[in-house]
Amino acid sequence: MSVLKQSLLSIEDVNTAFKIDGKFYPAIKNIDLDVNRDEILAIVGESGCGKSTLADTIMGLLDPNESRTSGKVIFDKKNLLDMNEKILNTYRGVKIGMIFQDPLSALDPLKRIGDQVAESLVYHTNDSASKRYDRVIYLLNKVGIDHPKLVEHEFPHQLSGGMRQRVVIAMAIACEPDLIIADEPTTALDVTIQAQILDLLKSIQADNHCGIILITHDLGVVAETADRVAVMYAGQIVELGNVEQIFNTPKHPYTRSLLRSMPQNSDHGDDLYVIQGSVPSLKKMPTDGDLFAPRIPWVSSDQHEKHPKMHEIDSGHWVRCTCYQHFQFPDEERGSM
Ligand SMILES: Nc1ncnc2c1ncn2[C@@H]1O[C@H](COP(=O)(O)OP(=O)(O)OP(=O)(O)O)[C@@H](O)[C@H]1O
Repeated sequence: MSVLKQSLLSIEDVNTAFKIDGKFYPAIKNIDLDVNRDEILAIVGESGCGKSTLADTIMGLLDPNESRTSGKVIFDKKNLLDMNEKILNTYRGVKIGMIFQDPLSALDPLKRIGDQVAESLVYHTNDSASKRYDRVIYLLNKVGIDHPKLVEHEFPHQLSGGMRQRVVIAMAIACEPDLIIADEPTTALDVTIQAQILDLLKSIQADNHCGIILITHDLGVVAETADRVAVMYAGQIVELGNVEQIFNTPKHPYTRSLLRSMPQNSDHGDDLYVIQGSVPSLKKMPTDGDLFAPRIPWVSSDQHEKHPKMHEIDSGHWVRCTCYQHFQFPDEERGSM
């Protein structure tokens, strides 16, 4: 059965630049992206590609003295980028929940867990104290915390990292947001706990029919969790598609390089593929052309578009630059793959 996806959030031509030594340098460029209800959209790319900048731009978390943003982020038919702090606060933590990488920094070490989970309910609902308490216990239960009545009385340092992240998730979903932005939610956790937290996010998404933006540098996490994937490189989206398109028929050389450098994809005994070079710093970022070209120097410059655009090559599958049409890894050319 095909389900018509309903757009929750539309990011339209969004650019953000940071002030460094008195000058502004673009960190994300011309981002166009829709996030739908009932989906997990992963944003993936190496460190420094602009994933967190995009999340922070959506949520209005950047210091306006140190950054400059243009474009539109439409949510509930309103542009979040036009809102002042006061109005934005009626969205943050209410209609849009946030989960960050480090649960310790998201939690107040001096406040009991129950009070922290109840905080957004105090601000954003008229619930009585006893109703709030019931809701806190329900939420802790929902995120898989055993003995919630004991845990709500504890402090963050008394919990394991995995439990703390569950608490942060309980806080994020307290007001039943339509959208959750999770920035590297499992990076600080060990592998077994990572899988449990990803399962939890998936079940929350399915139960609450919300949309989730999942930011990660880990393609394994994407494969496990996402419905759609936006691959970011040097502040741009270079490929967008559903999880099958990205994993089964990846096109952009950057996506293919990321996939090839996954440990799971290295042949037994082979060295792991390493992408040459690194993501340029903002000050050293080229202003035009295919920004990934310097890291695939064997591809001649005439194979790249001068001003690379996104091309829809299959329904919902977009790729930047036409260089993908000719791209091969050097060992593929030799026919040894
Ligand atoms: N406040 C800031 N001032 C100046 N430059 C910044 C600021 N925040 C981020 N940057 C730069 O913007 C670029 C994108 O950074 P961002 O943190 O968004 O990338 P990321 O893909 O989320 O990486 P990571 O996974 O390491 O968080 C980087 O070059 C980074 O150094």
